[in-house]
Parts: sequence; structure tokens; C-alpha cells
Amino acid sequence: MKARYISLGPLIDWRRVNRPIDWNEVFRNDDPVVLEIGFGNGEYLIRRAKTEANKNFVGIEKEWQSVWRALRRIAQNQLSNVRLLKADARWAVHHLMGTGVFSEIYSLFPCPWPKERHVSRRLFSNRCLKRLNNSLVGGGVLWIVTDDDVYANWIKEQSEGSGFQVLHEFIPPSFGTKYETKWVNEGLRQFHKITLIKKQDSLFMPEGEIIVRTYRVSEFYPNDFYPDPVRGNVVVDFKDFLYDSNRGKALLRAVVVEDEFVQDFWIEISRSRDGRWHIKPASGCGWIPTVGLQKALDAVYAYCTKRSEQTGAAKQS
Ligand SMILES: C[S@@+](CC[C@H](N)C(=O)[O-])C[C@H]1O[C@@H](n2cnc3c(N)ncnc32)[C@H](O)[C@@H]1O
Repeated sequence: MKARYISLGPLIDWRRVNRPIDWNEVFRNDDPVVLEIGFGNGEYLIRRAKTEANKNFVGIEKEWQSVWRALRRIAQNQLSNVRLLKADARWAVHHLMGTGVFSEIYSLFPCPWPKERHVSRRLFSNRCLKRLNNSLVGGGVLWIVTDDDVYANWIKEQSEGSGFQVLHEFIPPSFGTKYETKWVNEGLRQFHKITLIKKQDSLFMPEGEIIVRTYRVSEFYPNDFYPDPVRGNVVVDFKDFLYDSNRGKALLRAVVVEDEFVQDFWIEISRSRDGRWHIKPASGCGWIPTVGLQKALDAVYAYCTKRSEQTGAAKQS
């Protein structure tokens, strides 16, 4: 059987590029750039990229399988005007997108998270809408299609003070995506379309770039290791702790909640050749450099330093 290769070329490795991303540089032209959030299998994104060759298309999606399917479609259609980001949009819109860069942003059937306790997981919160306003060009349009009445009204409420004029209409199916087909098969004949037209800047100040510091401590005491949790705008809880004395390595699991964004990752504390201990987020956990992640590292560092002082003093006395 003939092997099939799918180029990873259209997938942007956002850990290695300058942020915010310079789309003119990425596409090597200054054509308008359109962003789709949560593209799923990418049917609509690819269809538009094929028919609107004078525009560039960027898709964000958090699931690998979806990204993979979209990459396959890009390869099959030999498209050069599409790029994909495998990222959580709740983080990416704040850290990767830049200001005044998109002519249009849209999302088809975003997860409505209907349960009250999951409201914080919804995309298109007031903070997110303000940020999306910033990343649109003047007069740019953000539109969202949903089957969910509650979610449609929630988005309208969230748009308060975001600099958008809001239009609400009902439209028939026309996108041909997996979720549209699913709802049509379940009998739905029309969907909510919320169109937000940028009328003024939202005055939202983007957060600065976070640089994750690696800490060094001279002593490390692994017994009963439990740094204090962090409370406030950012919530950090420390969970499991694993220690391997032979390898001089410990792993501490941290759960960081900041705004609508949750990260669950391991912090590595390892001894280097000079005998000192390094505290850093462990590689391979898919963490993202945020204020919350920095606070988690700060808390571990503060705890290690405090224990080092206490235990050192106890040893001396
Ligand atoms: C209900 S599906 C809709 C998919 C597609 N637009 C369609 O119409 O078939 C929602 C999609 O958004 C993606 N998604 C949900 N939350 C996301 C987030 N925070 N960042 C990026 N993608 C997200 C999901 O992985 C999923 O593919």
C-alpha cells in the first residue's frame, strides 16, 4: 500500500515563533486574514480557503485528531493560504494574536457548556470578546453560529462594553460541518447567528509576554513536601508529589486556574551537576506560559527556600 504523507507545514509551532504572531510574515503577503475558532474537522475552513484564494485563513483547534484531519484536507487540496494552531483558544487569543490583524473571526457551533458549574469554560466571555475586538481591524466582524438558545443570549449579554454592535438573526443550515449535520439530523432547521461588528476599540489591555523563570535552590528537602496553595485571581493547588532519590528528581503536580483557563501539569525539581536543584515546569506536559504558571513556580521556590532555611537552622542548633 502506498504510504501517505501529510505535511505538518501548515501547523504553526507557536512555542517557537515570535509572539504575537506576524501573519504577514507567516503568509508572506498582506492579504486579509480570517480566523476560525474551534474548526473541528475543518470542512468549512478548507472550503472557504479554496474559494477565497485572495484571503489567508487561520484555524485554532484544541484537539489533535481534528487538527490532523484538517491537515489532511489542506494537503489534498494543496492549499497555501491556511495555517493551523493546535492550542486552547482561551489562551491563544490573549497571547498569540496581536492587535488589528484579522478582517473576520468566526466560530461554528462552539461548545455551549450548558451546566451552570461549567459556565467558566465557555468561549466568548466578556474578556474574550474584548480581546477579539482588539485583534480585529476597524469595522471587522466576529460571527458565531450556535444551536443553543441559552448560549446565544449569553454571548449577547457578554458583549456589553466590548466595542461591538450586535446583530442576532436565525439562519438555515449552510456550512456542511460535522456538528451542523448532527443538529440537522436531529431535526433542527435553523440556527442562531450572532454577528458582532467592531464599532470602537474595546480598551482591553493585552497581557505582556510571560517568561517562565527556572529557579535554583541549593538544598531540597523532599519529606512531607507540600507548598502552600495560592489564592486570589489565580488559584494554584498542589496535588501529587513523586520523589526518586537515586536520580535526584522530584515531580509535583500543579493545577492552575486563571480566569476561564485551567492547566494541570507537573513541576520538575531536579539536581544538576553542580549539586543545586532546579525548579521548572516539566517538559512534555503541554503547559502554557501564563501568569498562573509563573505563580505556581514562585510558590514552589518560596516553599523550598523557607524549608531550606528552617531545616538548615534546625541542623545547626
Ligand atoms: C461542537 S464542536 C464544533 C466543531 C465544528 N466547528 C463543527 O461545526 O463541526 C466544537 C469544537 O471546538 C473545539 N474547541 C472547544 N473549546 C476549544 C478551545 N478552548 N480552544 C480551541 N478549540 C476548542 C472542540 O475541540 C471542537 O472541535
